[in-house]
Amino acid sequence: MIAKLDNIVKRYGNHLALDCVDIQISEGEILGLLGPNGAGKTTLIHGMIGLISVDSGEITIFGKDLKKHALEIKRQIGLVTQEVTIFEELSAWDNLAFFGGIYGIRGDELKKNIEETLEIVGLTEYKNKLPAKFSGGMKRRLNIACALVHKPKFLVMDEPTVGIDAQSRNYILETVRRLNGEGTTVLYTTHYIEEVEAISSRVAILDQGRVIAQGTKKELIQKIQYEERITLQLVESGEEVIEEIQKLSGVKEAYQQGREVRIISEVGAGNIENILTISKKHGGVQNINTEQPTLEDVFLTLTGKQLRDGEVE
Ligand SMILES: Nc1ncnc2c1ncn2[C@@H]1O[C@H](COP(=O)(O)OP(=O)(O)OP(=O)(O)O)[C@@H](O)[C@H]1O
Repeated sequence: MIAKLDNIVKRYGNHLALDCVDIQISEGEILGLLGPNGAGKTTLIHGMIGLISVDSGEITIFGKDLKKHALEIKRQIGLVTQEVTIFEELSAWDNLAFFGGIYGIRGDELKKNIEETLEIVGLTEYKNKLPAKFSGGMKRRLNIACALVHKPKFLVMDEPTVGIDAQSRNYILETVRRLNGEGTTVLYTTHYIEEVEAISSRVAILDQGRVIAQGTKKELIQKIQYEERITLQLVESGEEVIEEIQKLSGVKEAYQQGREVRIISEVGAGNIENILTISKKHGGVQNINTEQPTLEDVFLTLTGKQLRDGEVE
């Protein structure tokens, strides 16, 4: 286990920013922490790595109590901050030398780490350039590099793609995947559902300071999947088929829409096979489709709100 948070509570005055949060992160995974603006993601991250104190609860990182082993733990963590925290007046190389130096890395080891890190984020050819001239995406990549130069085994990323173009975003996601493939455990916070879908091995959904669900994408979907939506295209007219389908146990609705028959059925009722059997009796099926819920549906079902680009509707 890389990180284990038990019952974490954090208040800012009267505002309950973290409300009894339990989170586990296993070695080798990418945990996607998904939540809208103000959900408490940054507070959770900063509490987890000891940048702010929490009011109560237990935080164990690398199997050790954070309070007792803070320095030793922090040495092995990389934090990619939400705000870009690079020095614009220092070259990319000097930025990395500065951050590597903070972790006590010197000499040949520092040089080797800087070279490898520049390569990982695709900035080798810009190593002597000042970030003031960089695009937003390049600054974000250098910001990530600063958190990687000491080779942390646990990388914590706080919304690392905010405000950048799609190409840079993809590059960053690809970099996270690659680092994870090489053994780095990652906590990736975002309010973009598609990012979580793209890279996470597990997802935790945070809303108003509470973890409302945690698991693999499949597990989260199973939590909300009480019904399945089936769409049929029949060879012949659908009236008799619909009448028979409506009589099947577990079918909630069956109706014609345009050239399609739409069916809503309870999960586990085994109705796909029954529907195919009925359709075959009446001329056969051209096409059958079942719709799977998405993480967006999970968020909507669990919070009653839609999450789009960080805005809650
Ligand atoms: N230092 C602070 N003092 C008072 N309130 C704070 C402080 N930091 C955060 N908050 C409040 O706590 C809540 C959680 O904030 P936090 O920044 O952790 O959320 P977030 O999910 O990271 O949001 P965002 O995506 O906007 O960064 C918000 O309501 C915020 O206004």
